[in-house]
Amino acid sequence: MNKHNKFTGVPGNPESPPLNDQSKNEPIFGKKLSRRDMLRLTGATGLGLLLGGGGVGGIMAARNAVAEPTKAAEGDSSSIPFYGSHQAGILTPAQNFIYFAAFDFTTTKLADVKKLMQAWTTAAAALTTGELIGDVNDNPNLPPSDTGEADGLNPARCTLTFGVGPSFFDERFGLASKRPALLADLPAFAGDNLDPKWCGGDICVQACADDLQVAFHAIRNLARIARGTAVLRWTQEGFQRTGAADPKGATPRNLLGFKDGTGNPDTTDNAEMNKVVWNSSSDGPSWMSGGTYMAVRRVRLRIEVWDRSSLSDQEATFGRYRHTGAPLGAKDEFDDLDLSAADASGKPVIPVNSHSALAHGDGTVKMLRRSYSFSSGLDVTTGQLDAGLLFISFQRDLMKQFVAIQQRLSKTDLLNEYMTHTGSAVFACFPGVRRGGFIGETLLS
Ligand SMILES: C=CC1=C(C)c2cc3[nH]c(cc4nc(cc5[nH]c(cc1n2)c(C)c5CCC(=O)O)C(CCC(=O)O)=C4C)c(C)c3C=C
Ligand SMILES: [Fe+2]
Repeated sequence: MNKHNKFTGVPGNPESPPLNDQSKNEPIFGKKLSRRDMLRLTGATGLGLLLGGGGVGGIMAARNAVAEPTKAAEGDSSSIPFYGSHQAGILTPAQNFIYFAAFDFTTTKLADVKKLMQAWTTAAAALTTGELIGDVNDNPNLPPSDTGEADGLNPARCTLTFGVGPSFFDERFGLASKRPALLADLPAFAGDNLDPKWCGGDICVQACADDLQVAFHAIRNLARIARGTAVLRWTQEGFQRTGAADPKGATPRNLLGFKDGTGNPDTTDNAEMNKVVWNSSSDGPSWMSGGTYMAVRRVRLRIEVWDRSSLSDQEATFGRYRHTGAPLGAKDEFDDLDLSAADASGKPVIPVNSHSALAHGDGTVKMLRRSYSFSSGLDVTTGQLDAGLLFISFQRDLMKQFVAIQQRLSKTDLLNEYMTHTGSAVFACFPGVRRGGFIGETLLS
């Protein structure tokens, strides 16, 4: 698309990199305002603020607030709206790729955090519409504001989803009283083998797109903008089959060869989403109303062991047929799981310790899963692939939903023989961003 978002801002953080032109207080910035620029500024912030407020401060405030994608970009079918009452990337049909990133703040000033969120908002609005970020991309004397690898690419349905972890509410920012009771580190589960290098984080960005380069570009540029305020703590990229390989968009298969996502609740059913995913004001702090809690588990799969087990053992492990994805004893992928069905000898058709049976339970506790496979090279200590599932789920209540199900699974799931949880994190994903507002506004202002 190769459009410049002239007013994308970066934090007014003195330690920020050169793309952070704002810190130099250059006129907007080194350029004369065009009539269109002027209209965009006044449209979003009011001419009074811009002219009456005067000075660079006023313009900078306006600059951060004008994260308006162009109309052309908004109409692009490969662009998912960034603004809305809920964040994108949660109910959005899963894109082909994920680049997940957890960051830690290096600042202890809440004002810096707020500035970063404002700058990330401006950048995210550009990144999800396929625009170059920043307005300094063609000055030969400066490093370009945008790193450039997505120049000319369409937005590829890029979504950026932001959430804060329990550690964000420690003593650093004076926000302890705002920590939702529902946001706490997960308890230890049987069989956990967590490595701190894939755990936790003050804030996460889930970048999903139909092109990995677009998702990578987003995280790279957000990390660059954050310099001096926050640093990357861990990342994980992941994939599903692409739309090109599967134009009909069937349920994707995980690395064990099984359809994964069949039992998800219907994301087009608003009542169901309000029940399963979205927080309401009665759930906790009002700043989380319209938000949701994310559980992330990096699960290594022992694919070499799996590949040596028989098809019937594999199907018993999941309680579903590999080819069709149907529950054992049923025909179609979306047939109900009948956990009471028994064979002639009285044995349950779907083993009680199968993954589906345990995860389903009595069917009253649900979650929205949005997981991706990963393959991260070789484990040199064993010569086996470090591959698995970046499990991601969204739910209204981590304890009642994720923890309740994972506690059941961790004890007796037949799948445990083939997997190890190696990373873990939870995040409170903010409600959606309003036009003219910023990510996390309900918490930070
Ligand atoms: C705590 C929650 C869950 C973890 C962790 C988890 C890991 C995990 N799952 C698969 C593969 C499949 N899971 C399936 C169903 C399923 N899994 C969970 C929860 C967790 N899974 C739920 C709630 C459900 C749905 C149950 C239901 O009500 O039907 C399936 C079957 C097909 C489907 O419904 O998606 C597969 C396959 C892996 C490989 C994995 C860890 C690596
Ligand atoms: Fe599962």
